[in-house]
Amino acid sequence: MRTITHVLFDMDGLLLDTEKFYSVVQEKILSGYGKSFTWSLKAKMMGKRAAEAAEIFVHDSGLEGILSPRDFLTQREAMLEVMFPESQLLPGVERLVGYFQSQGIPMAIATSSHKRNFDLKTINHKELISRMHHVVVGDDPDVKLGKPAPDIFLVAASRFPDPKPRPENVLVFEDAPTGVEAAQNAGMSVVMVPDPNLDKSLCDRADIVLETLEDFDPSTFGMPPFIKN
Ligand SMILES: O=P(O)(O)OC[C@@H](O)CO
Ligand SMILES: [Mg+2]
Repeated sequence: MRTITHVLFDMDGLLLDTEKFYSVVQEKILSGYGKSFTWSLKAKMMGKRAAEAAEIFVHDSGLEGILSPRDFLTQREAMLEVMFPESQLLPGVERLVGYFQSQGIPMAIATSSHKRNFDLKTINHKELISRMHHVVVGDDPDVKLGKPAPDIFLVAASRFPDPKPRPENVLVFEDAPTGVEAAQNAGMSVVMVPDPNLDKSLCDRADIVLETLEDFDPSTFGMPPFIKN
């Protein structure tokens, strides 16, 4: 069994309940063209950086030549920026972050979200962010390729203080197939907490798949149990 010495958290859909904002807004934009937003399209977009997600949205919705990826993002951001400050923590986040902190396991966030949106989403979650050693955002200059490339997780692992973790000693928590793939490409272990609407065939690569972070059992990775409070 691999010894876990460091933890990396994805953010949207894993720490914060923000994927629903993306869905509502993308549904609204598509309805303007008489089209509907599907979970199969959502599954391809989630976890990706904005520019890549926009290309997929326009292409798969058959809107090429009608709606440019840039105009899509302009419309999407305008609607999302008022929603993001309302972001709520997902169930189990506080307990899990508190547990890793009590175990002296350093944590960081690795999110495809750009810095501007990260700041909007976390404006009311300063305490959570303060428990992270660092945050790597999607527009970080050192992140050359977005998820499913391993870049963002490798960059996040490299920013911990010495002794830096080897990938096999890092545990990643993710909600998206793209993110799970990125973690595995980085050589890291990964726990997936998928949205229940996600096609189950897209949730079979992770080391562990949970319905909620509340179901995480530290002993799965050789760590002490949660203290019963
Ligand atoms: O899940 P993260 O990497 O935080 O980014 C999500 C964002 O790309 C929207 O799906
Ligand atoms: Mg996510």
